[in-house]
Amino acid sequence: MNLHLDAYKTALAQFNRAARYLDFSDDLLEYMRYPRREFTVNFPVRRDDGSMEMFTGYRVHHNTALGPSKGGIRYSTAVTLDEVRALAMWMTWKSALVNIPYGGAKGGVVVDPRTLSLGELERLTRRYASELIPLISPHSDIPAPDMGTNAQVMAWFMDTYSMTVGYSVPAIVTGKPKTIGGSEGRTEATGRGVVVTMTSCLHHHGETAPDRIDVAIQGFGNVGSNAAIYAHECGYRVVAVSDIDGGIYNPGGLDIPAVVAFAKERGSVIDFPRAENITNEELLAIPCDVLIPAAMEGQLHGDNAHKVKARYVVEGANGPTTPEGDDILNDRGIIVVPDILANAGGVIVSYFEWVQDMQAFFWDKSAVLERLEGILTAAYEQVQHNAEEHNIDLRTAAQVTAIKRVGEAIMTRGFYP
Ligand SMILES: NC(=O)C1=CN([C@@H]2O[C@H](COP(=O)(O)OP(=O)(O)OC[C@H]3O[C@@H](n4cnc5c(N)ncnc54)[C@H](OP(=O)(O)O)[C@@H]3O)[C@@H](O)[C@H]2O)C=CC1
Ligand SMILES: O=C(O)CCC(=O)C(=O)O
Repeated sequence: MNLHLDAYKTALAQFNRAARYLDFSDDLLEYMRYPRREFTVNFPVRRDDGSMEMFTGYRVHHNTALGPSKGGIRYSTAVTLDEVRALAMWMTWKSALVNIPYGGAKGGVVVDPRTLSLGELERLTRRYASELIPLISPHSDIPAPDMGTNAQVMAWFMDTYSMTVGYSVPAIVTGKPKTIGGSEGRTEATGRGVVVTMTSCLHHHGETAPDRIDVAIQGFGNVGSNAAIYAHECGYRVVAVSDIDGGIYNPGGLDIPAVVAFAKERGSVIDFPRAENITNEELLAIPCDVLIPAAMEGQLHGDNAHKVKARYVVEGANGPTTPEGDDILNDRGIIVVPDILANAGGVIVSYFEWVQDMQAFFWDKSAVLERLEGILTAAYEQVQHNAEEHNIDLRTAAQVTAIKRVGEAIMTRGFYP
């Protein structure tokens, strides 16, 4: 299975499912299936040993009817144009769903960042940023971190853009360090938002005692580790977590602050004391109440969705469930809280960061977190209401809501011929 070619197929299949519930013309629907712009760059980077290596990067704008395009930048050897297309399309729906004035974009470079020294990572980032200059600005396209990138990468990005235009432009990226215009709460926003939407969903089903809920999380990067930390703080029992090398399981609950410290020191959660080592495939099938896939696309599919024991799947990653996986989970009565809702906390706080940068007026952390929770809780309730009204699953309900907003904006602006 080619997960990355499949990511775009997954995005289109989800769109086609939602389209059945929309009263839009075939022409308008066809327009929304396509990315607006696709940009490919090939650029050289000097390695520490003096040699030169060529790298390929992408930036795709899916739709900009609601505002400037917004979306993260991924560094991974698995990056392809098709994957970036899918991720950009999901960004369009995500921002529309939570009512923030953005279109959708995504970028990526084909590289394993773990194979680069800090200096090489900086040179690669600065060169990629400068190659994107024709496409980005605080008014047209605003990058942010995604898999394999972080606040430091965003700082180099912001500095490269600022040096090019000749003055500081903090609003060119979000997810920056706070010392240069980053927002309170952005680092933990996505993981925290996953737990907020999980809680909304559990409460909707009358499950209000966190200590009776066992949670398993695939991926222990920005999203997975922050989801684990906040779930633990809220009193949920996190029984399993994993990274690329595999996972750990303790049915009595993991001491998450200790796992975070262990992973920081050792570079992996594997071999954490007081837990059993498991594989990523075993983690997806672990006995638990909530499964949070927070690593990458295509993890729950036609060959393993029947093994899931969780009663809820809350998607921290983008596109972790294929349409075949969705069908199996839906048939089995497993509730899936979709990515464009569950992981929208990141782009919501990115929006707050951009607003703060544009106004040069900064908010305290409690204001950020309160507004984040307010938006996510309202979005969950709206999606749940639409799902019940039309007797459809939460993913289709979320996509219908989002696509409707984008389609209406396209029609209202009148640039649809
Ligand atoms: N960062 C953000 O704000 C947002 C991210 N997302 C999505 O969340 C997901 C994770 O992103 P993020 O946390 O930022 O990325 P990170 O790079 O910070 O972390 C990714 C995590 O997934 C693990 N991983 C990578 N590949 C695999 C694999 N094949 N199987 C199991 N685990 C794997 C990594 O392991 P290791 O540490 O060993 O490399 C790491 O623990 C992505 O789908 C991203 O698009 C969605 C919304 C916002
Ligand atoms: O914070 C952002 O602007 C985008 C985050 C992102 O890439 C995502 O939600 O998938």
